[in-house]
Parts: sequence; C-alpha cells; structure tokens
Amino acid sequence: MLSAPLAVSLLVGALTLLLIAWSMFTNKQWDPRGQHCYVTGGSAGLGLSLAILLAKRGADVSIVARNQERLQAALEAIEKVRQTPNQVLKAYSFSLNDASSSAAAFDAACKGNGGKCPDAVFLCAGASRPGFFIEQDEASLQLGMDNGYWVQAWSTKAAAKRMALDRFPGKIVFVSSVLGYMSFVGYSSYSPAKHALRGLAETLRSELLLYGVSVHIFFPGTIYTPGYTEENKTKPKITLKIEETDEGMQPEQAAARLLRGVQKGQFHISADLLGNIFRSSTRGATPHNNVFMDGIYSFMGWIGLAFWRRGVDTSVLNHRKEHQEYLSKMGFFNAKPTEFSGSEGALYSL
Ligand SMILES: NC(=O)C1=CN([C@@H]2O[C@H](COP(=O)(O)OP(=O)(O)OC[C@H]3O[C@@H](n4cnc5c(N)ncnc54)[C@H](OP(=O)(O)O)[C@@H]3O)[C@@H](O)[C@H]2O)C=CC1
Ligand SMILES: CCCCCCCCCCCCCCCC(=O)[C@@H](N)CO
Repeated sequence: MLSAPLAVSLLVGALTLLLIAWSMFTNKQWDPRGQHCYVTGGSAGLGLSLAILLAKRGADVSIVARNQERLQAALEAIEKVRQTPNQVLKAYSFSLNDASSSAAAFDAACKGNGGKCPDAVFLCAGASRPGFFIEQDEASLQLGMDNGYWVQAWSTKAAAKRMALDRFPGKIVFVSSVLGYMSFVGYSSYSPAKHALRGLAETLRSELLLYGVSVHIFFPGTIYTPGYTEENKTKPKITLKIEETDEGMQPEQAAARLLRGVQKGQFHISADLLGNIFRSSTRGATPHNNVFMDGIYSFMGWIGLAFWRRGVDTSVLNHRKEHQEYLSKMGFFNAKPTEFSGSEGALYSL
C-alpha cells in the first residue's frame, strides 16, 4: 500500500508531467516572419525598438507617428536590420488622435503593402504628462485620455473593422502600463486612460472572437525612452520618488517581452516580476499565463502589496508640508477667483 503523502506526490508529479507534455504539443508560437506588422508610435521608444525587433525577425513593418524627421531616422534604423530584399519597410506620418486620421493611417499602410490588412497591429503610440490633479484643467485631462486611450482605440476601430470585413484573423496588441492595474499620486491624467484600455481589451478579447481576431495587452513598468525623459519634466517629485522601487528597463528589453508574450498567445502580458504581481493580483476573469506561477505571484501580492501601499501612503503624508509650500509658492491659496486663468481658474469656478 502507498502511503497517502506518497500517493499525493505521485499524483501531482504525474499531473505536472501531463501538463508539460500538453503545453509542448500545443506550443506553436506565432512567427512574425513574412507577416505585416503595423506599429503605431514606431518612431521612438518602445515602438521603435519593437519595429526593429520585428524587422530582424523578417516581418514587413509599417510604422506610424507624427514627426516626419523622427520617422525618417527610425526607418533608416529599421532598414539596417532588414533580413531579405523583399521585406516591405515603410513609415507613415499621421496624427492618431482622431477616428478619421487613424483610419486614414491604417488604409495608407494597407495600400503600401499590396492592399494587405496587417497581420498584427501593435499600438505603441502614447504619452504621459504627470502632475497634481488640482492643477489639471479640462484640456489637460482630455489630452490625457487622447494620449493614453483614444490614440489606441481609434486605430483599433479601424483595424477591427477591416479584419472583420476581410474575414482576416489578425492580432491587436494594446500597450497599457502597470498604471492600468493600480495608481498613485500624480497620474490622474494618465492612469484612467490606461485602465480604460484594459476595459476595451477585455471587451474585444471576447467580441473579436466572432471574427477570429486575437487581442493582447501589455502592462510594463518604467521604460527608459524619450517619452520617459519628457514626462519627467512635469512629474511631481513625490511621484518620481514612489517610482524608485521599479528599476525600469530599456526599450529593447520591453519590446522583447512584449513580442514574446504575443508569440505565446498571452492575453495580459507582463514585462517583469512587478508586472506579474500586479497582473495576478488583479486578474478578474483574465486567463492565466501560467497557472502555477500566477498563484505564486498572487501570493506575493497578497503579502507584499499591503506593505507597499502603506509605504506609499506614508511617503505621500510625509510630503504634505512640502506640497503646501509648493502650492503657496504657486499662489494657490491667496489668489482671488477672478485672478485665475487656465487650470486654477477652472478649479475656482467650480
Ligand atoms: N516609458 C515608460 O515608462 C512607459 C511607457 N508606457 C507606454 O508605452 C507606450 C510608448 O511609450 P514610449 O515609448 O515611452 O513613448 P515615446 O514618447 O518614447 O514614443 C512615443 C511614440 O508615439 C508617437 N506618438 C505619440 N503620440 C502620437 C499621436 N497622437 N499620433 C501619432 N503618433 C504618436 C511618437 O511620435 P510623434 O510624437 O512624432 O507622433 C513616438 O513615435 C505609450 O503608450 C506609453 O504610455 C507604458 C509604461 C511605461
Ligand atoms: C510585493 C509588491 C511590491 C510592489 C512594488 C511596486 C512598485 C511600483 C512602482 C511603480 C512604477 C510605475 C511605473 C509607471 C510606468 C508608466 O506608465 C509611466 N512611466 C508613464 O508615465
């Protein structure tokens, strides 16, 4: 007779082996070679690194951004890693802030590649302008949604429609942030947009099953990009301090993590341990990436996140005095309603 612990270990061992064998059989990874990849924000940062990586893997790459010079420089960098003479590598200048120009950009890229709908759409365009909520005005909060949400949602609209029309089972890949799972001081104009992207991705993962289109969403932490340098110009000191816990990564590394997740068919894609902890701790009905590891990550979150959040709250509370001084210096407390304009005017007219 087997003892009970031995029987249980044998059973667990057998199940694990079965699972490994099963994953080996079903583990057919997506190969970007010869595929048309549409990369928004492909002229800088994460998008540029991803465009280079895809070109290295033999994909046709169409990049979209606004600034022509940066697009040209990016295209040259992408050309350098071309694998075959017939790879189609192109750049398109469009603003992706509204529906019609996003659709026009998408159509231009289809035409530029023999009328072929992209096999994969990578939505890397975006920007963040951190600041205190009471300093925001109508325009800055709406810009936050444009730069964080609409800039990806409008392209998705164009892509999904085209894929449904062509009965084409493509891929749509959103770029959120760990700030699409949680948030803290300074991100009122950005984090809501990144949470909204998750809502859209969750809806479309389900709805686009109707057309065989697969949906993915990436949740990275800090990436050292030109955009990161730019956002730090308006980032409150306290926000930067809280972020110090995250060691950050280079855009090449983030792009590699993103592509690996898409290749594996993951829905929520994490870039590192922090991302995995937040992903697993706020999973909802999202599919697991690895049912064992995700359990471990949630356990780490179950213990660790409460301590982390308390630490963050303490930092914010300790920052109160300095913040009051900052507000005084900005004339926040002594100006009369009529003297305000812009953001503070908006605040006082409430
Ligand atoms: N850097 C970070 O720490 C993190 C970034 N992210 C997200 O990753 C994505 C990429 O960020 P990152 O690489 O840092 O950004 P960068 O600013 O370095 O690059 C942004 C790219 O998007 C393009 N772009 C921006 N806005 C528009 C627009 N309205 N229309 C068309 N193109 C646009 C830019 O070109 P141009 O300005 O010429 O149009 C550029 O090519 C963003 O969604 C960001 O929120 C997520 C987590 C962390
Ligand atoms: C056991 C649990 C430990 C938890 C530690 C958590 C540390 C969190 C660090 C937050 C990093 C924020 C990155 C923002 C990225 C981004 O999207 C912006 N750069 C764009 O503006």
